[in-house]
This record gives sequence, C-alpha cells and structure tokens, in this order.
Amino acid sequence: RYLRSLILLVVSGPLRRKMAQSVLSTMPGASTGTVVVKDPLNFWGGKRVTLGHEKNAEPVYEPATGRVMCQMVPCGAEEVDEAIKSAHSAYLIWRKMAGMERARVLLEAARIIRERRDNIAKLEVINNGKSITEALEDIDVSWHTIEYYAGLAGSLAGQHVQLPGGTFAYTRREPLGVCVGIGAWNYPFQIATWKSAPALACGNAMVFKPSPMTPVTAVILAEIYKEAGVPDGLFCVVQGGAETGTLLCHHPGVAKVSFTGSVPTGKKIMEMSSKGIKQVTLELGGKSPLIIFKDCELENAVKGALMANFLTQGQVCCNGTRVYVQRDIMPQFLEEVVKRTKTIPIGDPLLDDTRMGALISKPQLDKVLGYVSQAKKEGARVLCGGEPYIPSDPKLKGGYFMSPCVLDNCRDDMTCVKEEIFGPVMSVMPFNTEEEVIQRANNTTFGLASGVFTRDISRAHRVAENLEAGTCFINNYNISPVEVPFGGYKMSGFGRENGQVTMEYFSQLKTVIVEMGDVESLF
Ligand SMILES: NC(=O)C1=CN([C@@H]2O[C@H](COP(=O)(O)OP(=O)(O)OC[C@H]3O[C@@H](n4cnc5c(N)ncnc54)[C@H](O)[C@@H]3O)[C@@H](O)[C@H]2O)C=CC1
Ligand SMILES: C[N+](C)(C)CCCC(=O)O
Repeated sequence: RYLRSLILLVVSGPLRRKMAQSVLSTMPGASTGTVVVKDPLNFWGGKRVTLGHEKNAEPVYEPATGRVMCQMVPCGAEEVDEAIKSAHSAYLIWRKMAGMERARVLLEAARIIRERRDNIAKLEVINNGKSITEALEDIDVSWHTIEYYAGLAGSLAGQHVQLPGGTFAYTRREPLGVCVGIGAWNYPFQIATWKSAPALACGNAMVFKPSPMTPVTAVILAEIYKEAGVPDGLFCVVQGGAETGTLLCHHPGVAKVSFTGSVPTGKKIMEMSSKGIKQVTLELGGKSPLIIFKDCELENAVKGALMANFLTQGQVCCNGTRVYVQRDIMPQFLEEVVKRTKTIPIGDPLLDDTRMGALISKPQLDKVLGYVSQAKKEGARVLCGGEPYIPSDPKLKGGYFMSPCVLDNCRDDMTCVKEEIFGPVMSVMPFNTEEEVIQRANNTTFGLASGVFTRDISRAHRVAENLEAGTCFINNYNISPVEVPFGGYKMSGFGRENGQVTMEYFSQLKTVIVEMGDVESLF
C-alpha cells in the first residue's frame, strides 16, 4: 500500500503502459536496469509533495548500469519553509505526548520496516549500487535503531536537587524543536533512521535532506512513520543539494543540524549553524588505522581487514584504510589478504552471490582510480585490483565498477595514506613496535575509528586507550550495534549517534528552582 504507484517497472515496448504497477507487487521481481521512479520524492504535511516546477532538476543514476532512474528536483526557499512549518506544527503535538506513547508509534514504524525490508533493500541497492546482502543488513540496522530508541523514549527524566531550607530544584529533559538531518549517499535509509529515531524519541520533529544522489528511500521512511501514527509533518523530506542544505541550516525555525558527510561540508554546516547558535552533530570522514600485531589470530585479522576496507565498495566513513602490519607477519598477511580480495565477486548488486557492487557515481569512480594512479606514482605497489571492472552481463557495461585494491610499499607521507579515498583501496604498511605504531596511527587530522588485532589482552586495551579515535574495535572491525555510541574525535566531528548518549544530543536540560521560604531581597 505504502508505495502504490511509486515505481513503474519499465518494460520495453508496448507493454510499458499496461505494466505500470505498484512497487509492492513489482519490487519482488525487480531487476537491475528496470526501475524508474516517477512519484514525488518530497514529503511534508503527511504526504508526498509535487513541486510546481522542475527547476534545476538533476538526473539520478543507477550505479550498476549508469542509467537514469529518476529526476531529483531540489526544494527552494519556499518549499523548505513549508516543510519546516509543517514539522513545527507536528512538533507541538508530539512533544506533549507521553514518552511511552511515542514509543508505541516508533515500535510500529520499526515493525513495518521489518515487514518490508526486502523491498526497501532492493530500492536502496538500485539507487546506491551496494550488494543486496549489505543493503538487507542496513535495513535491519535501521529498524533496530528505531526499536532501540522506542525503548528509550519513556526514559527521559531529570534530577531532583535538594537545597537549604527545604528549597529544591529539579531538571527536565525537553526536546529541542525542529531538527534538520542532512545525509550522505553511502547509507541512505540507515542514516535517515540513525538521525530521526533518537530525534523523534526525544519529542522533536525532523526535516531530512538526503544526498541528491540517493533521494528515493528517505521518503519511504516518511510514509512508514506516517502509517505508524506520527502527527502529519513530524518527519519531512526535502530533496536537494548544497543550496537546499544551506537554506535548512540558515532557517530560523531550526534548532539543530545533524550532518553526515565530508569534512569540508561539515565545516560549512558548523559555520552556518553558528549564525543562529544552532546545535550541531557532525559525523565526518576518516582515515582510520587498523593495527595488526604478530600475535593476532591471522585468519581473523585478514577477515577484519577486508571488513574494514571493502563494505559498500569502500565508501564508508569509519573504514580502516591504513592497515599497519607488524613486520614479522607481513608476508603471510599480504598473501592471505590478496588471495581473498581477488575472489570477491563483483557484479550485479541485486544478486545474492555478489559481494561488491558499483561505486556511487562516475566522478567518484574516477576519483578513486585517480588515487590508485597517484599511489603508483608515489611508489606504492598494486598487489591486486585498482582497475575499472566491466562485468560480463551486457546491461552492466555502463556501471561504475572497479576491482578492490590492495596497495603495498606504502609510506605514511603518501597521498593514499593521508587522504580519505572513499573507495575499495587498502593501504598496507609495516611497523616494528607498539610505541611506534601508535604514534604513526595518531598522526592524522582524522579520528573516527581504529582497530587492533592481538591476542594479548593488556596490549589490546592499552592500544585502545592510546588511539585518538571515537571508536576502537578490538579483534573485529566495522560492527556497529545501535546500543553503542558512534562518532568522531578531531576533524572527524563531534556529537554522537546511537547509544543512550544520543538522547542528550537531541534534548536540552531545563532547571526549575522552587523557593520554599521567603525572598531575601537585597533591595
Ligand atoms: N565520511 C562520510 O561519511 C562521507 C564522506 N564523503 C566524502 O565526501 C566526498 C564528496 O561526497 P559528497 O556527497 O559531495 O559529500 P558532501 O559532504 O558534500 O555531502 C553530504 C551531504 O551534505 C549536503 N551538502 C553539501 N554541501 C552542503 C552545504 N553547503 N550546505 C548544506 N548541505 C550541504 C549534500 O547535499 C549531502 O546531502 C566523497 O568523495 C567522500 O570522500 C561523502 C559522504 C559521506
Ligand atoms: C554501518 N557501518 C558501521 C559500516 C558504517 C556506518 C557509518 C557510515 O555512515 O558510513
């Protein structure tokens, strides 16, 4: 029901018009290269909104084929204002509801997502290019997130403080108001839930702007929230790029901006938000170190290195792309990691056996390949991959595929080791001692994540303590259960997503002081 008429499965020739069906019936059979999205992708006031114009429309590509799958029409000042007003009117109702009542609505939303996970995941794959196996996991993480914050919605509480003479004070945790979420293209649906679930649980409303490259799934989340029973306008979606984002950050009706994306854009978001003293959460990029000691369980370390580098075609902010391997085990590590990397099945992301799909766009693919050539120029050795990949299936010829790459002979001063590549490229470097590797691992302006593989438990915790990063994985990498906080140190940002603490980032504290005696006036 929720998507009736969203998507026309385009079938060639005369059948075309007759075959137009609802997405619910077409998605199960949807295949790469067939889906065209026609319906409006903006959502406020409890429904999808058709803009009265097509100004500055941008094509949205299916990464696996290079085909245009829909048009993204950006919202201008008027539309942004309408969405924020719509969110504000919903906020006035939602904030007054008991936390337990909000929880019930959120649980229903989580249930609906779980029920429709296959279809949402397929649409995510078609728009993003990642493998269906990963997308299904992303959608599962999404409903976990909503369930988790539903559980916390009833827990908002303050403190009672005793003061002399029977006087006392209490604190209340109150929502902030209308919050803005601005998302990246690597986890489109999941980012929308990471931001909206805690925001809504605390009693806020949210206006969400997805990346212009991945506009199609956020509006499905909006429909699901609506179906679950949120007041009309509580979760709005406005489409657009930098300009629309700027309008959101400057709007006086906005209390907070939660952003996921690159460092340069993060700086702009912070600057713009400062004009209105808006709170910000910034989830930015990284160039995270993964340290592998010779006493590790090698098979797990190799698997960890692959998980740290190749999820979502390497387009993950917390990836461990600087892999430091203790010199004694370097040959074995490289042999094993290269062997496994070469066998990663690349191809049609909707097929169950595929483990690596297409990068998000042609420019992104070119940028990543450019990093590989630069690395070669600077003296790195390509042990495998790093080349454009053309799958045998003819419909994938125009897709943005590349073979996953392992670089050896890397030094800390190389571009590939210093900059966030955001593609499937692992740089491997040897190290000798713990002290040395910690110093090298921390020698970066980023600080999102880090990892260590060792069987020495004291070493593991000592290294975790000394790494300057918001997360340290011990003997694994890139698992991110919703129960634990996620966020950066240094230029990787501040504020946290997930975990209990995020309730604090979406609420504010009010102090109420109650005088029980007479007023002692100085005047
Ligand atoms: N660390 C991470 O999670 C991510 C890092 N990146 C990095 O950034 C590079 C560029 O990718 P983009 O998608 O262009 O990232 P971006 O950081 O420019 O975009 C992220 C979001 O911010 C919005 N935005 C852009 N400029 C804005 C502005 N001036 N005001 C308000 N909102 C604005 C975009 O429309 C998008 O929704 C990638 O190649 C990658 O290296 C990109 C996405 C996620
Ligand atoms: C799910 N996980 C941990 C692999 C990545 C989530 C962070 C991001 O948005 O890049």
